[in-house]
Amino acid sequence: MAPSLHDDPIDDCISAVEAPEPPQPQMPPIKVTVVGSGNWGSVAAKLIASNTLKLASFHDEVRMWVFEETLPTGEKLSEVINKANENVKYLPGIKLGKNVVADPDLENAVRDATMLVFVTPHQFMEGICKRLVGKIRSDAEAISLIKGMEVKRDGPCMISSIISEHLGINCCVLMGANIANEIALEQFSEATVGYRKNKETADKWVKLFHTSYFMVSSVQDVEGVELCGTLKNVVAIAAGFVDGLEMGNNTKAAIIRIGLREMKAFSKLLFPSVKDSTFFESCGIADVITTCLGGRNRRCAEAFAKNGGKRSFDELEAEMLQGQKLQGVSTAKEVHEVLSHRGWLEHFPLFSSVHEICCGRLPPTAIVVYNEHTPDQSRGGSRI
Ligand SMILES: NC(=O)c1ccc[n+]([C@@H]2O[C@H](COP(=O)([O-])OP(=O)(O)OC[C@H]3O[C@@H](n4cnc5c(N)ncnc54)[C@H](O)[C@@H]3O)[C@@H](O)[C@H]2O)c1
Ligand SMILES: O=P(O)(O)OC[C@H](O)CO
Repeated sequence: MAPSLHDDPIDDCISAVEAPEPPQPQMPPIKVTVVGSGNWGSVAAKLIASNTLKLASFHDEVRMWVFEETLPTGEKLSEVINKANENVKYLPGIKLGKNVVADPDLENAVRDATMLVFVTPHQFMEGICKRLVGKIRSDAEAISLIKGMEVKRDGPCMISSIISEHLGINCCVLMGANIANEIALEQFSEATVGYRKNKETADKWVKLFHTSYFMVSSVQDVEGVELCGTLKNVVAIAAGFVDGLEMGNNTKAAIIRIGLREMKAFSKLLFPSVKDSTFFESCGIADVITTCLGGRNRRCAEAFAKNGGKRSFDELEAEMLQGQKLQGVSTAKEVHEVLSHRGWLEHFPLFSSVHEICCGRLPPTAIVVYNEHTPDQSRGGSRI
């Protein structure tokens, strides 16, 4: 049993219970499908599959939809996953559990599921949702593990809302300090489920994900949790620039602090219901820290700054991530669109300069601007 690191008595989180559940003979076992099979998608399937074997209320088998591709060997990725019980491209060296079944047919993968776990890079979700209209069970529930958002003509749209609106189902979110490769090795970490109204549904998701090394709690704040997961990727890009420029730990800590402050301000401006306490959950401060230390966004941004911005993020992503996808660069663009449309740019200098640097309008050094006379410095102005 992992130590309880979650000891705040006044917030509305719950700690998941690991005790075996009582038998529930009347109900047919719940079928779970994971929509996505990248780096985190594969780890999510592994976590879930270890629990469905133990919990009587769930069907053992976990379907995992695979965006099919042909490997250099000429074999289909989904076939190799089913043969080797391993996602050789996106999570090599890790057994997923024999009850994980890779399925390249999206419709078939979701047909019988009443719990749908969405975990693809965010730019693909709207297309996937459109394909799923009318193809899922009407009593299905969803959860999004996707860190990102879309910007529409009417304003920003969170991925959980895209899922809910297209499919007409409730959608919770799960975010946290969760570098997939570390969880794949069963190193202890925490995560936060965000739910809207129904705590019973949140409890079901907690039960599905929680293991001795993956400690899940829940908060009634979907937007807060999802915006934390989304916006921290922009802060990670800033931290990568600082690393690429070899500016040191104090500067990186300043970026983390300023970034967290802009995350909170942006979230509350968009959704006044967002709770301060959410920023102290795993989805908040903990995710900002881990992503600024060890994430893919940080790594690619470091390389970008080291090259003086001369190699594009697309080029670096393709070379360094081998098919995995960055979310921070497009999120910075989406956030910038919201800020400029609403006239908020000057209040979010870190977010806006990340975008300007990513698209080459500013040099990487612009991530810190020294200004002795910044009037609101004592209140935490975002320029250093
Ligand atoms: N990897 C992590 O450590 C991690 C941790 C927590 C959250 N997340 C978040 O989870 C989400 C998914 O990340 P990931 O790491 O599983 O993916 P990934 O970065 O490994 O992306 C690769 C996946 O995208 C798929 N893909 C490529 N083109 C596609 C298309 N046209 N349509 C549909 N799918 C396509 C690939 O088949 C592969 O499954 C992201 O929002 C990410 O921010 C990732
Ligand atoms: O590798 P990144 O930068 O996509 O971040 C991974 C996770 O979101 C960290 O929680």
